[in-house]
Amino acid sequence: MPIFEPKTNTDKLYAQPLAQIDKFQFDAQVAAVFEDMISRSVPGYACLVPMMAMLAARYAQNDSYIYDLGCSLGTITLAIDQQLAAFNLSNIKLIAIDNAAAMIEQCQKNAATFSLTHSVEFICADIREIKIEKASAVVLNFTLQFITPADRWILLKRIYDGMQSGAVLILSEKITFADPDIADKMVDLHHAFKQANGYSLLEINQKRTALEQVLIPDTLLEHQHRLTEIGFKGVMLWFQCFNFISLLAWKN
Ligand SMILES: C[S@@+](CC[C@H](N)C(=O)[O-])C[C@H]1O[C@@H](n2cnc3c(N)ncnc32)[C@H](O)[C@@H]1O
Ligand SMILES: O=C(O)C(=O)C[C@]1(C(=O)O)C=C[C@@H](O)C=C1
Repeated sequence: MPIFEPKTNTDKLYAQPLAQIDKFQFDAQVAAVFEDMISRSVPGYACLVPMMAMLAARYAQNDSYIYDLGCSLGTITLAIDQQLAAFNLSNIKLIAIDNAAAMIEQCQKNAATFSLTHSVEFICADIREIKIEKASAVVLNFTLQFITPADRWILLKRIYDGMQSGAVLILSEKITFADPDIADKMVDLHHAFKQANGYSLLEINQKRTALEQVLIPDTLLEHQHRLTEIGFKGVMLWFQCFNFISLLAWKN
C-alpha cells in the first residue's frame, strides 16, 4: 500500500529504460507530474508543507514580505496564505519566485483556483538576481541544493541582508553525511521510501543518475556553519526524515 496516493498526474518519467539519461531539469514534463513526484520522493513532504507554512506565519510581521524561493507549483505559498489567517497581521505580501517558466505557469493556474486572502506575486526569475527586501520570512524548500555550490553563500547573504530584525529563514534540503556508513544507510532508506511509494528500481536508478550533477547536497554541519558565518543569530534543526532536513534560522 503506497504511503501517498497520487493526487494528480502520476510520475512515470523514468519508468521506461532510457537510451540516454539527460540531466534533470524542471521542464514542462516535470511540472506536469511534480505534485506526485515530490510527494512520493521526499520523505515527510506532506508534513513539511503545513508546518513550514505555520512557521512562516508565526514569524511574519505587519507591513512585510514573505518570500517562497524556488516555489515550483506554489504549494508552500498557498499554504502560508491559509496559515496567516490565525495570526492577525496586516499588509503582508507573498512573493513566490521560480526560474522554470513551466512551473510558474502551472503555479498561477493553481493559485487562480484558490481564494487567496493576501496579495501574492508570482515571478519567473533567477533567485540569484532578484532583490530581497522587507522580508519577515523566507522559505527555501529544496531549492538551495539545485544552486551551484559556489553561489550558495552569496545567495544566503543577500537573503540575510534583505531580512528585517526578528525575521526567519526556513531552509529544507536533502543532505549528505560525512560518515560513509550513515550516508549509505540514508540513501538506502530514501530509496526504500520511494519503492514503498510505487517507484521501481529502474525509476529510482535512472532518476538518481539524472540528478547526480544537478542536485548537490551539503552536510548538516556545512549548512549550520555557513548560516552562522553569514550572521544568523540561531540555527535550529526542527525536522528530519532520513536524508531530508529542515532548518529554522533567525536574525537578531
Ligand atoms: C525541488 S523544487 C522546490 C519545491 C517547492 N519549493 C515545493 O515546496 O513544492 C526546486 C525548484 O527550484 C527552482 N529553481 C532552481 N534553481 C533556481 C534558480 N536559480 N532560481 C529560481 N528557481 C530555481 C526549480 O525550477 C524548482 O521548481
Ligand atoms: O527524487 C529524489 O531523489 C530527490 O532527491 C527528491 C527531489 C528533491 O529533493 O528536490 C528531487 C527532484 C524533484 O524535484 C523532487 C524531489
